[in-house]
Amino acid sequence: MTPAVGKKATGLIAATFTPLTPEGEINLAEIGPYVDYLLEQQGVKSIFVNGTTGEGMSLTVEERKMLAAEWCSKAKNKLENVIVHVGCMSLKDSQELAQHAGEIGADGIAVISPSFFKPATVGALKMFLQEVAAVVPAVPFYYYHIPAMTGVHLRSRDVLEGIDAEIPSFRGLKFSGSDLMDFGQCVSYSPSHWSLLYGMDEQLLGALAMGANGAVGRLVSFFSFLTFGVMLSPFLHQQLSQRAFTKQPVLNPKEQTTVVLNFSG
Ligand SMILES: CC(=O)N[C@@H]([C@@H](O)[C@H](O)[C@H](O)CO)[C@@H](O)CC(=O)C(=O)O
Repeated sequence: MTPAVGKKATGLIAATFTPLTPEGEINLAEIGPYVDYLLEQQGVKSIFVNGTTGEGMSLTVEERKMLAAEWCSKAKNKLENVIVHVGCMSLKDSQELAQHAGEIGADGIAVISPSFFKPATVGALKMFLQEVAAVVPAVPFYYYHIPAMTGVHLRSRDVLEGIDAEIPSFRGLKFSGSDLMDFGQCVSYSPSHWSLLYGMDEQLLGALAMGANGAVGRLVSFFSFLTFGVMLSPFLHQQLSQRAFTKQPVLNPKEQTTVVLNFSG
């Protein structure tokens, strides 16, 4: 069973922090108020948990499960999308977290590339992603590209090539890289039911112009209405000239680019 097409993650998505007690333990009591704060004071309806901002990679598998369960429970009937990051160095840990995310009703899972033993090829990376996704085929799956943290600089456009056949639950990309040419080529390649989410707040405007469907970021928790909302609104509500957007893809075929042709600048 593959996930239903339709519940597309768009707009503002807060990459949540992980509340801790002064002793360094997970502080689950803060999560309910955090959800209400995002909804009521920031107008945020979707969250991305246990990612970079949430320091998921520094938490134990058990801590990540506790957090994911609490976020899902407190967000139920309030938020539209809870995407749980389940990437780990260990495939088995990622699969365990993916399984758990499915059990607690997460709206999606996201996975980064392993980063100590790095995949040398797109094929190797996709094999890892595929094995995690296969555990929960009914849960929407997102690839999380964050090369500055993983050190894995494989182009996302290459990762997307044919991925819907390999991962039928594939529903999009969380792109936290600075290469807007790669991002634009991903947008051009993607079917309309995928979400192209951009994660570097510093160049969000560029990504929106390239066709991003939403912003996932740490700063979404603080600046939603007055900053992110104002930026996203004209793009997502089609208040800009749509004609311009039909033209950039014409210039995007990856076979034509200087990167592929090996021109140096
Ligand atoms: C490395 C990092 O933390 N990047 C942030 C950005 O929102 C980042 O904080 C922002 O661009 C300011 O530098 C997000 O991409 C992270 C994110 O979405 C996550 O927590 O998974």
